[in-house]
Amino acid sequence: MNGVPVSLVMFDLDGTLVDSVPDLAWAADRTLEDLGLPLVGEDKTRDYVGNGLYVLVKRILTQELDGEPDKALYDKALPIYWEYYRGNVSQFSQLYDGVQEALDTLKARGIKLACVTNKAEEFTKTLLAHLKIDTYFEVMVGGDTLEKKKPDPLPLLHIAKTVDVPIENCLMVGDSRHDIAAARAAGMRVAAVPYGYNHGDDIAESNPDVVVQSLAELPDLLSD
Ligand SMILES: O=C(O)COP(=O)(O)O
Ligand SMILES: [Mg+2]
Repeated sequence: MNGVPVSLVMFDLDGTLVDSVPDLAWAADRTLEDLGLPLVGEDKTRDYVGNGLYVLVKRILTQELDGEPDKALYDKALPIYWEYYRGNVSQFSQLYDGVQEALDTLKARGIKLACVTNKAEEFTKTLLAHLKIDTYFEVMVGGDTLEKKKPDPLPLLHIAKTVDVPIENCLMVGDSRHDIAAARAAGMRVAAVPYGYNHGDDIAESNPDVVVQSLAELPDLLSD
């Protein structure tokens, strides 16, 4: 990629490493059921993921991307959602094909790996541990770890500084326009996967440096 060697890869989590929507949608439907509201299901939830849990709860309550629910309803729903998801972060969630081999190959090559997600830190830690990939990452930054989350560049800049790798040697890998925007704002190269969650839009429209069909393609791309 562009000739400059990559020594740190930052991976987005939901929709890039892990298909987490079945659990997010399950928690959403249990919450809506408790509140006597219409269920949302996996297809709609898939389009709503990307801006962290607080925004997700607003979207599932209103079933709109820019929806703003009644404050009392939101305040009631948030802790209910939180508890359902806390107990069921990885009952259905799975690594996408190619993820395990990409992580193994990159790690064996001595490339440093990090995880940068808008998912709350508590759930991220549980999910990574349950899927047995937590030990691959030097650093993990969740949606509530710092003052700002993606599309702000802060989490990416924080990781590069913590691992002590210049921005030009970093690569962001994600599934959503928020990953691309964060990488661009950080001055970083970015690879995208087309199979994740991008509010229903084609990720190529956000102009990543490259789109890979599977993360299994990534190691070869970095050795070019
Ligand atoms: O939790 C979200 O909304 C999205 O999480 P991600 O940043 O790992 O895709
Ligand atoms: Mg994602």
